Amino acid sequence: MNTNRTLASFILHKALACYFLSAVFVFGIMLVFFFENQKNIQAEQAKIYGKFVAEKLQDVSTASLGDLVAHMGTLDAIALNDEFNVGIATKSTDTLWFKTEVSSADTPRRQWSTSVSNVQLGIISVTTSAPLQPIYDALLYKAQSYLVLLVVQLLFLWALFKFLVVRFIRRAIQLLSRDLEILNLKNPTPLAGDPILSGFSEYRRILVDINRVITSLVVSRNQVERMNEQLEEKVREKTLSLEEKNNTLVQLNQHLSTLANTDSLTQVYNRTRFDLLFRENVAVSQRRKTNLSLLLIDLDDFKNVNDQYGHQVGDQVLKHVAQSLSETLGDHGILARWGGEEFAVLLPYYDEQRARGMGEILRQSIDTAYFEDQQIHITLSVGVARLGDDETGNQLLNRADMALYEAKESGRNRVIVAKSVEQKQLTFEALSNPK
Ligand SMILES: Nc1nc2c(ncn2[C@@H]2O[C@H](COP(=O)(O)OP(=O)(O)OP(=O)(O)O)[C@@H](O)[C@H]2O)c(=O)[nH]1
Repeated sequence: MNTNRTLASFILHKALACYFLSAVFVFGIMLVFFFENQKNIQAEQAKIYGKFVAEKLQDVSTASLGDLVAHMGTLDAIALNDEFNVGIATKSTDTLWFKTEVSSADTPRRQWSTSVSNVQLGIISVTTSAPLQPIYDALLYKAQSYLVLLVVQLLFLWALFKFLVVRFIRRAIQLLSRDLEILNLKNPTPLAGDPILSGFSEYRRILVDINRVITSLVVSRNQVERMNEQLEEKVREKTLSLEEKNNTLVQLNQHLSTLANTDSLTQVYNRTRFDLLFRENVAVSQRRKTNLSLLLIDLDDFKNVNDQYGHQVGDQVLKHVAQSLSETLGDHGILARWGGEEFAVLLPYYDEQRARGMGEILRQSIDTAYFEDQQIHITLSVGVARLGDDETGNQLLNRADMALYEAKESGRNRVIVAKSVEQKQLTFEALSNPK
């Protein structure tokens, strides 16, 4: 189907074709009537003419055909009127035809004649017939003129139709399509339609249908919006509940992580966490060639506290000592419970000198404090060691432990710095090579 074809031009062509066919049909019928009418008229005239000829021949006394023929020649009226075929016969002769198209011996060619009339007067019989050719000629002329008229009519109708109807239909469709184009799909409102076109039922019906679609569109959109809002509300609720669950999970996770990394009694890092931090710090220090010192702290004669005040009081003392150490240390180092009544402090970027200073500060902070209603006095022994070049974490721990041992051995409540790896080396060499 040709997509450029418009509805208006389609209607125009169909209408003209219908008009053409119906006009041809009506004209055909008219021609038939005309033909029949002409034939009747001619037959009537032929009959009258036959009578006229017969009356003229009535006076002729002779009965021979030859005489009649001779007499016929004298009849001007017959000779002049060549519209009809005239045949004369007596009882004893054949019909003699007075027309060039009909031979004297022939009977009239009925198929080409309208009708044959016979007039019998005495022994003479006059036969007349009218040829159809003039009617056919008139018919042809009529058909040709009518055809020309029809073509002119069609052209005129085409122009008129195009000007009035096609323009009108096109306008109606253009108005509808313009209304639909400017239709706000987000907030569609029913089309008002063209006031003139609204007088036509088809236009009104289309308008009603379109407006029904628009109304259902609005209803559907409202439903979708409502569903969206409900969905969003549900998603919001779900998100909130998920967020709440997530927060709970995060808190639980934090709690678990705290539990996993914190000593339950003293609330400082436990041994597991310290081991990890210790390994990390040793690795960083070795890689960056930076200082790292370790303090091992042991509460002096703690057994006496337990023995004297009971294990529970011992626990409280341990707790308070840890809190006090943590506050004093601040963010200068990492404090952990090493085990039992022992603590470890990791001091990144601290050399022996500064580490000893920090050990001393911590020792004094406990030495000057009294716990459990000012009754219990506690002292600390501290072993200090700095990570030497190419020294492992275990070696550092051993040296710090040895320093702590030395602090205990030499009277407790003191800070002892372990010999550096280099010093130990020198000592070892001196012992191996005595002078
Ligand atoms: N209350 C309590 N006591 C603990 C805890 N862990 C270890 N202890 C006690 O700490 C004491 C350690 O005793 P020792 O190893 O003899 O050392 P000390 O008495 O501190 O003596 P020195 O370390 O030589 O100065 C023991 O009595 C342990 O029961 C604990 O978590 N709570």
